[in-house]
Amino acid sequence: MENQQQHQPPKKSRFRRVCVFCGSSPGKNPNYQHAAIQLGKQLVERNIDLVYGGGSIGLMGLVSQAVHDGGRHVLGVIPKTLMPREITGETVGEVKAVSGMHQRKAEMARQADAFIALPGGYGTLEELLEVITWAQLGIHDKPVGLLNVDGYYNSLLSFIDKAVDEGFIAPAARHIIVSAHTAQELMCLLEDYEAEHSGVASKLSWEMEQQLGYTVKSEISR
Ligand SMILES: C/C(=C\CNc1ncnc2c1ncn2[C@@H]1O[C@H](COP(=O)(O)O)[C@@H](O)[C@H]1O)CO
Repeated sequence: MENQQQHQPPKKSRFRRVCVFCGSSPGKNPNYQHAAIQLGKQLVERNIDLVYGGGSIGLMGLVSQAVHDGGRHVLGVIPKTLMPREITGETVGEVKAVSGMHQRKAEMARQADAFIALPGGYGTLEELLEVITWAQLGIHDKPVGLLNVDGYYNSLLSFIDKAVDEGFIAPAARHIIVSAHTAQELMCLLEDYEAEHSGVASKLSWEMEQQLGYTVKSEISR
């Protein structure tokens, strides 16, 4: 059975590279670690490369190792300040050094065709909410998936539903987040996802914001 699965042709995907946000810690529930490995294997099975925050710590290390072991390309984007191995550990595959946390998020977003969040803490939430906000504004129309392992994100999803009920999030923008309990189910949903929201900012203004961000940074540092 194992061998039969190994010889199955890879599933075709619309994505070339997916960005994964996830805990720099492994979490207490072993199912979080299992899900990180399963997600890595799903990417491999679909011939998808990975971009992530770099390093080998926590769930970040597990998903990147699984993708690397499966023979797909792994790109870790690391701010120079987090480069020392004692902070983030060894990165498998390619490492891209950037000047800061903002540049890291912009670079990960630029490199990816879709985003997936596994369980994580503040860093993961911040990255997830930013790409959702960018989707809401129409800065990108890349799918955003939430791997809701053992209901880890139930309270976040309830909060978002409340924000819709209370008139702070448009019902159309609620559909930006695609959630599922398993990596396989999530990948299937993301493959079928079509952006429904109507953005207010164009991709052109996003490119300009990117350029402005770098210009402002270099002027500040002078
Ligand atoms: C502060 C801690 C560890 C710092 N090490 C990190 N190394 C690489 N990437 C990181 C690190 N911390 C945050 N990130 C990014 O945010 C996400 C993980 O953050 P979380 O708070 O653990 O959810 C991840 O996607 C990275 O891009 C000690 O924890």
